[in-house]
Amino acid sequence: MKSLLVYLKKYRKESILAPLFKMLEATFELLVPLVMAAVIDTGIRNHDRHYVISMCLVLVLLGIVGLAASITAQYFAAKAATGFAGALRHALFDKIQSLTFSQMDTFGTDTLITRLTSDVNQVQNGVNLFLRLFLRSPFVVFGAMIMAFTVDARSAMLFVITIPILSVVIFGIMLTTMPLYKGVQANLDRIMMSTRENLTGVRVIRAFRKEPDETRRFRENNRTLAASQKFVGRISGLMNPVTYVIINLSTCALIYVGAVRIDTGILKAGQVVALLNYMSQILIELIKLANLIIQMTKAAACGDRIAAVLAVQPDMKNGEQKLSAVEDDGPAVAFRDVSLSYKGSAGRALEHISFEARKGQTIGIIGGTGSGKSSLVNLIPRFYDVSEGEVDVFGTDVRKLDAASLREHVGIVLQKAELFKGSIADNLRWGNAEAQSQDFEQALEISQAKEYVDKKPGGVGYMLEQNGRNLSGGQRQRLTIARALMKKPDILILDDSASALDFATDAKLRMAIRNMSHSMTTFIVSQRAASVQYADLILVLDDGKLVGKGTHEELLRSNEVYQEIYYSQFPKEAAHA
Ligand SMILES: Nc1ncnc2c1ncn2[C@@H]1O[C@H](COP(=O)(O)OP(=O)(O)OP(=O)(O)O)[C@@H](O)[C@H]1O
Repeated sequence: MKSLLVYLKKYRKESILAPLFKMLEATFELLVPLVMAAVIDTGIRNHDRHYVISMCLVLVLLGIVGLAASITAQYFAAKAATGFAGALRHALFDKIQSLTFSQMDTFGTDTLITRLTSDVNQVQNGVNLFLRLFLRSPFVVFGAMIMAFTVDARSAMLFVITIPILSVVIFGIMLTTMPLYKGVQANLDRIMMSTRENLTGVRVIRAFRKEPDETRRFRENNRTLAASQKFVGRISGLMNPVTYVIINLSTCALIYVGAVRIDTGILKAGQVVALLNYMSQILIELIKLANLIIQMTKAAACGDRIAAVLAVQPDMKNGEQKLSAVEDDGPAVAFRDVSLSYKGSAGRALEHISFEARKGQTIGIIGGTGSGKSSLVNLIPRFYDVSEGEVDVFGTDVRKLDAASLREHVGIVLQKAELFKGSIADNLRWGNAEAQSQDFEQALEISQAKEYVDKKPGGVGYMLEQNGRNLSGGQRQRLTIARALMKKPDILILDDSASALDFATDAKLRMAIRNMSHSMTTFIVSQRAASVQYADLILVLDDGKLVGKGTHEELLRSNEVYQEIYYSQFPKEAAHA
C-alpha cells in the first residue's frame, strides 16, 4: 500500500492543506462550548441582553468560519483523492496492458477488473477520509480534554476515566467486527461473480433450463451474505447502546460533580454545560476515528491488491530487432523442437514440435479439442514464450524481435470473435488506421462479409454494439477476418475462426484467401477436415504432440489420427461414392 503513495506526490499541497483546514474547523468547534458558557454565566445570569446577542453573533461567526474551513478542507481532500485515484487507475491500466498473457492468466480477468474499478474507488475513499480525519479526530479528543481541564481540572478527571473505557469499548467492537467485515466482503465478491457469470451466460442458462439452479445458487449466496451482514450488524449495533450507557453514566456523574461544585461556588452553570459539550464532542470523534480505522483497513487491503499488480515485473523481455524486410526465400515460420508448459500447469501443452512453413504456403492444423492447436499458433506472434526450443519468424527467433514489429506482420483471428463498440469501419481500422474505402471493400470481399455489410444501413458506417452483439456469430467471425486482412499481413492465422460459417462460405473464404496473395503464409486451425484438406502442409496434433505432418493424401494413406478425424466427418462409403 505504501508504494502507492507516490501517486499522491503531485497533490502534496492539497494533502497538507486538507488536514490543516480540518484542524482549523476543529479549533473553532472547541471554542463553541466556552462561548456558550459565557452566554449562560455572564449574559443570561446578569440579564445582559446586549452581551447575549453579541455572543450569539460570535457563535454564528464561529459557525460560518468553521463551515468555510470545512468546505475548503473537503475541496482539497477531494482534489487530492480524485487526482490520486485517477493517476493510480491510469498506472494500473498501463500495467495491465503490459502484462503478458501468462501473467493475465495468473491473475484472472475478473479480479483485474475488480482491482481497476472498485478497489481503486475504495482506496480513493480511504484517502479522502484519511486526509480529513486523521489529524482532526485525535486533535478534537485531546483538545476537548485539555479544554475541559482549563474549565475545571477536578471535573475533567471524569474524562480521564471515561475516555479509556469508551476507547476500549469502541475499538474492541471495531477489532471484533473488522475480520467479520472481510468475510462480508468475500461474500459480496461471490455474489458479484455469480451475477456477472449469470448475466453474461444468460442465453446458455436459458437454453439448458438452468434458471432454477442459478436462482437457488444466487439465493444461497444471498442468504450467506445477509446472514454475515446481520451478524456483523448485531455486533456493531452494540456500539451505540453501550457507548451511550457509558456516556450517560459519565454525564450523570458530571452533572452531580458539577452541581456539587456549583453549590460550593467553584463552578458556574455555563461551565458545566461546556464540560457536557466537550464530553459529547469526544464521543462523536471517537466513533469517527473507529470508522476511519475500519475504512483505512479496507482501503489498505484494496491498496495491497492494486500494489500486487503494479509490482509485477515483465516476464518477457522485448527483443530489439525490427522485422522489416521479408524478402528472403527461407521459411516464413519454423518451429524447432518446441515445447510449452503453461505456468501453474503440471503437464505440457506442446511437446517437441518441429516443422517449417514456407512463404506463401497454407498450413492446416488439425486435432481434437485440447490437442494444442491454439497453443501452437499463439507462439507465432509471441503471445507466450516457449519453454524449450525456438520459434523463428522469417529466420529470426521471435524472442529477439521487437513484439510490435513482429505483430505488424502477423494477422491473427482468434477463436472468439471480439469486436468493439463503434462502426464497422472503426473496427476495421484496427488493422489499418489509414484505410480507404477500397481497402474496406477488398478485405470485406475476401472475408465473405461484403454481401451482408452492404445490406446493413449505412454499410461500413453501421454501428456495432458492445462485442458486436447486433451481428450473428458468423457475421462477427467474417468481420474479424476482414479486420486481420486489413493490415495485409505476411502471416495470417485463422484459429478456428470459420467455425460458425457454413461449408460453402468456408470454402469460398479459403479460396479467396488463397487467391489473395502468393506471398502470405496462412495457418488454418480447424477441427473440420474439409477446412484443412487443401492445405500445402497439414499438421496433426494429438495431446500436444505432432503425430502427423504432410499433405491430405499422404496423411490419409498413412496417419491413423488423421484417418480417424477424416472418416468421422466423411464416412468411407460417402468418400468413395
Ligand atoms: N492459458 C492457459 N493456461 C493453462 N493451460 C492452458 C491455457 N491454454 C490452454 N491450456 C491447456 O493447454 C492444452 C491445449 O489447449 P489449446 O487451447 O491449445 O487446445 P486446442 O487444440 O486449441 O483446443 P480447442 O480445439 O478446444 O480450442 C489444454 O490442455 C488446455 O487446458
